[in-house]
Amino acid sequence: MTVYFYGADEVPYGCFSNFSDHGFGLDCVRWPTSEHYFQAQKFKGTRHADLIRRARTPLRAAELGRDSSKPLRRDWERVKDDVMRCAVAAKFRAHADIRHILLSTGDEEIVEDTTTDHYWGRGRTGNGKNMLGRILVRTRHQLRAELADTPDGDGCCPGR
Ligand SMILES: Nc1c(N[C@@H]2O[C@H](COP(=O)(O)O)[C@@H](O)[C@H]2O)[nH]c(=O)[nH]c1=O
Repeated sequence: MTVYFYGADEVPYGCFSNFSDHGFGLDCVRWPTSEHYFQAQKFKGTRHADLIRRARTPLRAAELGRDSSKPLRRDWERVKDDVMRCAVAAKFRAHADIRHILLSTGDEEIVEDTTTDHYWGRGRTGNGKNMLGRILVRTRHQLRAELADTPDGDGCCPGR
């Protein structure tokens, strides 16, 4: 059965949300959530990125990341999927409990159940791209390969 998630506090799959309270280290610094990492990468290397990293909540990080008065890095559209892959992989590598939840979904499809996001989620029509769900599926595959110690995980984060 397809696994749906959205709210970060939902049990058990809220941990699939980028707003879930699971920090990790990446690029030599600590990130409170994958949302903080994702939003900050839009402005990588700037003071605004640092402000996002230090935002008190993931919602605040998202608000700062969507501030249209700040210029996005020029390659954002090209790299944003890879940035999300890195964030999600780092989060699930850092926390055994949620890694277990992700692996426990077997081979099921995973869908971010939001009507407002047609790119990262299923969107209003239900036919959205569901990129976050697809990245979670790919991460699950990668983590399984790593646990089996096979050279199938892609490990690197191009475009960062
Ligand atoms: N879960 C969740 C959101 N969704 C998240 O927003 C991110 C995409 O940001 P952007 O590319 O800037 O639109 C991505 O992590 C997606 O999962 N947005 C919210 O305002 N509230 C929320 O509870």
